Amino acid sequence: MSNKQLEPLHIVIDFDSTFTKVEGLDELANIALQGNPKQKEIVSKIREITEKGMSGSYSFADSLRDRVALLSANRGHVDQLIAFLKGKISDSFNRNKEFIQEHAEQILIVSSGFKDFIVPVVQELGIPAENVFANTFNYDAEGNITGYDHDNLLSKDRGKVSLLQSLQLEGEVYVIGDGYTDYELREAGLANKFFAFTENVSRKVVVEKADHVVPSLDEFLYINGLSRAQSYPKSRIKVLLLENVHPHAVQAFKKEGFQVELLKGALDEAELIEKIKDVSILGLRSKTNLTKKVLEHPNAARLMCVGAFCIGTNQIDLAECENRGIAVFNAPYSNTRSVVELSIGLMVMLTRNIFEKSTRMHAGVWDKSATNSYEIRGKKLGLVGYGNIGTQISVIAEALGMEVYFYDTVDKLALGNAKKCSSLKELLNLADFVSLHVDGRKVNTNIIGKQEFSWMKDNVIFLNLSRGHVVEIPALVEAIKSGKVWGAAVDVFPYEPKTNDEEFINELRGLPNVILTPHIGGSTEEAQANIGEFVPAKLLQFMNNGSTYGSVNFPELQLPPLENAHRLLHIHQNVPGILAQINNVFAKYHVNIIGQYLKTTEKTGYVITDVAKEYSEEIVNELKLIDNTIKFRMLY
Ligand SMILES: NC(=O)c1ccc[n+]([C@@H]2O[C@H](COP(=O)([O-])OP(=O)(O)OC[C@H]3O[C@@H](n4cnc5c(N)ncnc54)[C@H](O)[C@@H]3O)[C@@H](O)[C@H]2O)c1
Ligand SMILES: O=C(O)[C@H](O)COP(=O)(O)O
Repeated sequence: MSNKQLEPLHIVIDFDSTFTKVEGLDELANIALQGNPKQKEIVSKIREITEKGMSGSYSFADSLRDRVALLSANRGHVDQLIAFLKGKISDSFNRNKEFIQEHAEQILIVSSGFKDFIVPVVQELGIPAENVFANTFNYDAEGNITGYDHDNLLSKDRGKVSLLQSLQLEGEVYVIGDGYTDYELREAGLANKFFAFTENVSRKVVVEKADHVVPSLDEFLYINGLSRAQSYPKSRIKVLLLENVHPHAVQAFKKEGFQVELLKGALDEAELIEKIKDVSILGLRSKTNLTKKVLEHPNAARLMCVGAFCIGTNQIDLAECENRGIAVFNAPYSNTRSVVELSIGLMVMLTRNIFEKSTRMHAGVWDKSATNSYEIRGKKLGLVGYGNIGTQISVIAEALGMEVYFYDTVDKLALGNAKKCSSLKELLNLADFVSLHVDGRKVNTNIIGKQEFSWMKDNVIFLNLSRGHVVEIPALVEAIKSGKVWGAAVDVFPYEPKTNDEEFINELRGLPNVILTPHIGGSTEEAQANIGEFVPAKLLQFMNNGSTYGSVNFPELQLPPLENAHRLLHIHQNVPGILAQINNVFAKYHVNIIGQYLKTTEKTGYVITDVAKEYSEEIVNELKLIDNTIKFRMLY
């Protein structure tokens, strides 16, 4: 794909907080003052002066003089700083190393920092020393920094302006920086455009003056049609995370440069329609319903993938997502263990009537008695649903001495000595404990109702940690009141409050020997941290590489990394002839195909083609125009 030529363009780039993520002088002080009891105080003083200088509220020359006076650094500290800064090059600069190396001659680093540490750092990305314009330290014979060269233009107020005037650059000049002194080049008429770089810091006074605000170098390259590492800047891609997903998830997306918004609670349909505008990646948990109405709303047009930060995906209209080329991922195992532990714990609590005993103790009642308290050992556990959770409970319950029976609609291998039942009725007839672990599909609505309770043994202990709609609540209430169910633990409800501020209203409230928990089966620090890593990894793989491995609604493809090629991803309705049409386009334009992958479901086809980087833009338009195309995107 052709890119705008850079020929008449000079790109002037600031160093501190732009080329690198940090301010060099602040970090030098940090290193030099290690072990000094006043380290914190002096470093924060230096940072304060840096900030004042950068935002234009303090004379730059004075700020430099004050900071260097506070430093107490030597050559050894500068060497340590260089090593540190090499690891602090801004992510988008590292990402676009190829561009920087290729155009190094046209890139000038203009900084009020010091060549002593800037040159070795920018050389990492191929920028030659002679393209670095910055101050230089003076050292004494022992290598201690004693000051700096006061004749250097860059040590003075409006130093960058004087320096650029002296360079007399020909052609267009674009300045990228985070500070007011960078903007001054534009103000002085020495630059055609000023790009406020906000990847590391964003200063209102600088941003307000900019021709463009660029949250990354990718954005600068994109705006100017230059070759870059990302086909579309991630800073333009919105991620909306709901229901207080773990901070790991937020970090994972931020680290990649996406725009991330995190909301604490769930959203109802109308709120989601509002918030989903321009969102490409959506993360939710069990309480936000992603319905057809939301998906077909124009606000959802940009949605590319959805992460269920939980096991269940019944809250998402998976079929409609597939129709629209939206891949959905979940975390099928990350909280399994947490649910298993809670289920076992609840069984023990219920057979010993602990909840009521504890409540009465808090009211001052001492009721020491063995009446109606039992061990779980030797009792029959009936598991409805023998999937990931059911099977783990089976193993642990056996280890505790229970006799395990299960019923599953799918033929499942019994673990240990567990016994398979051929009908739900058979299971319910024999179990002392009934625990539900079925999935939350609509077909499982009210699978436990009046009749099913009548099949259960008297004094049964009943647990539901699967999904609320699986049990008919009035039937459960009646079974508890009649004494059929002697104890119950319920973690999931047909309607659950959207946030912790909403009251929980349910007929189960106030019943004896009933433990109610607010859908926390999977809510442990461990599980949430696991999910916070697992689901973003899946979503990022899809976004960065096109892989759909682990998707719950999409043709599953695990793709090789993209190397020295462009990847064209075509999602279409699975009708005959699409692959042929795609390849006809490639043949027509003599495109060299490096790799091609295809996977279909009954409804959807997913074709990925890796091609050599040079091709005409018309190909993209033709691929998009093929009939039955659902979505098309490209990755570099
Ligand atoms: N309370 C929580 O916080 C929490 C946490 C995690 C999972 N869950 C829920 O727990 C449930 C089980 O999770 P999992 O990971 O074990 O799921 P899974 O898909 O691995 O297992 C579900 C099993 O139920 C079986 N099944 C489905 N319908 C059935 C029916 N009508 N009768 C008998 N068997 C049936 C399936 O064949 C499957 O083997 C899901 O509903 C999930 O959403 C709740
Ligand atoms: O499906 C799940 O994993 C559980 O129901 C947990 O859902 P949550 O993340 O909303 O707590």
